[in-house]
Amino acid sequence: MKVLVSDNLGEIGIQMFQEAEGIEVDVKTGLAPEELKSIIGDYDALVIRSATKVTEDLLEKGTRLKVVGRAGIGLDNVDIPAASKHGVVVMNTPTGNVVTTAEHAIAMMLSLSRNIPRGTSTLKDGKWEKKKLQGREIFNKILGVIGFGKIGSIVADRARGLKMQVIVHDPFVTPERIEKAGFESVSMEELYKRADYITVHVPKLKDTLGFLNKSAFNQMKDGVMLINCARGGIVNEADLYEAMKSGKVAGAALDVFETEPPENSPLFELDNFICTPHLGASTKEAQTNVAVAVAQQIIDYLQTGTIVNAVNVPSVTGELLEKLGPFLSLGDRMGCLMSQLICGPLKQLTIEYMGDFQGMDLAPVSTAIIKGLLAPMVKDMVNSVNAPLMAKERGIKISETTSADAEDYLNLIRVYAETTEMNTTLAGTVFGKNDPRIVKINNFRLEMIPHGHSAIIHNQDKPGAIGSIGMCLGKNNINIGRMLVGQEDEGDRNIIFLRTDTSIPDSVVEELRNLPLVNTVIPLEL
Ligand SMILES: NC(=O)c1ccc[n+]([C@@H]2O[C@H](COP(=O)([O-])OP(=O)(O)OC[C@H]3O[C@@H](n4cnc5c(N)ncnc54)[C@H](O)[C@@H]3O)[C@@H](O)[C@H]2O)c1
Ligand SMILES: O=C(O)CC[C@@H](O)C(=O)O
Repeated sequence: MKVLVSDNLGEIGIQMFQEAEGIEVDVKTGLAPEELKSIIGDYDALVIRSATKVTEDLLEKGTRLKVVGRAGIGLDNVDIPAASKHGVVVMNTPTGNVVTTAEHAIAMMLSLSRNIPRGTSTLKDGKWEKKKLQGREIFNKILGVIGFGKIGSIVADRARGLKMQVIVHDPFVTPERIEKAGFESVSMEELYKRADYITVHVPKLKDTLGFLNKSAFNQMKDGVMLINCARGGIVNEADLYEAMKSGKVAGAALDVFETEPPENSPLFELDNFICTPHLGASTKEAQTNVAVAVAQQIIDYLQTGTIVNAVNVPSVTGELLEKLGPFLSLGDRMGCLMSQLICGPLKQLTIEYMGDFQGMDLAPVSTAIIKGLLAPMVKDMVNSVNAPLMAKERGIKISETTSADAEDYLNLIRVYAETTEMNTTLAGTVFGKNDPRIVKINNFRLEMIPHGHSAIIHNQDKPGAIGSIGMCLGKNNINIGRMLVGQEDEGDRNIIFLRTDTSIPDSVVEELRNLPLVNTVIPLEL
């Protein structure tokens, strides 16, 4: 088996590969994409950090490739759907660098407050700018932490040690959990209004891309200081520049950029802007942790087939996978659908296995449901190993029951989710050997193939409602592949399930929502 290490990996990881039986390792860093493409066909495994781009093109050339291992967390540089399509397992090492990155955010905050980078550079230039470089204390100041995951929660804890007042915003973590950890849970608006410092620790998602922008800065306290050690693009750099020029933002520290490396950023002109070249995870300790973890995971996979910390396949052995495969896929899709139907932080998830599951270990199916549920919130951070732990960390209570009665089906999985705002139930089954279906959403019976584009619409049960929905989609060139209409048990509302050939763009969703007889539209991507 041949392993290619294409980015800088801690020496200990290379040694582990060299010592592993039946494994050869090559280290070739800094290759141009074309060079990498020309050699990838010789390798069974690829080890990367953030520099190598694992694109569909590269995966196509990697005809022997079985696994890509990321020494670190973020997988923005890996085309995961393409890897799944090519049967390549993608693994990361989700915990090895979290302390180091949290410490970097704290270091950035202190450096900003005390002008340490400018003090260093001016002094080295022969200037003694003591008066100009007066700083500010962080003692008793309010730190707003956006994202209370692995890194955000460590930052909050360290800031508490520095006697700051910490307020936290994370819509996917229950306020009880944040309060139990000793912090105040606040809305985004309140965090903007109250924080003297804001540090962001969320993944880069559709919803978080550019979310610290002009409108966010306008809501912040005058003289706020910002820190981004998460991902480039979460802070809109052009808007940040304007906010710093106007004095609204008194200082900013970025470790990550919209484009890396950034070219001629106007932010570089500003004295109160400090930065590091994506150094969040760059300590000896963190690089040792992630190098050991990724090397061990890849060696285990190549030697025994064991899958750990994979983001695109469940961690189960071959024999079990054969039996449970269709249920794993159904569970993952049910979780993903549930995450799109609920709103508000999730408190309780109840999974009921009904009917013909006798003698099966269903834990991997529950994990697949939880992974499917968390993935839209935390992206590639969740995998089939860490999903239950992640749910626990978010204060989500999980319970499982089994019973013999599966209503009219041979087997039925029912998932019941309770958030702070609503309760939602889904039921799914596997027809034949490998044909997963969602058969119930709340009281609405349907038969939905859990893949592709669809939408759920609540509308008033009046003439013209369905016609207007069809017209709107037709006008926007969206073909309806399937439509099911049901009446709610009580009231005068219909529920419509639509399957479409293409996804429904946001503008068309808005158009549908504005139709006179339409109450709600939930677009779904599975
Ligand atoms: N600078 C670096 O070198 C470096 C190193 C490691 C990780 N990172 C990045 O740090 C970030 C956080 O990593 P982590 O391990 O703590 O992830 P995590 O998954 O443990 O936590 C992310 C948190 O963000 C929350 N979240 C999602 N959307 C949100 C929103 N709209 N508003 C508020 N909260 C939201 C999630 O609920 C979750 O609790 C990631 O972007 C990761 O890629 C950067
Ligand atoms: O490899 C790095 O240095 C960056 C790591 C970090 O961004 C991550 O996502 O783990």
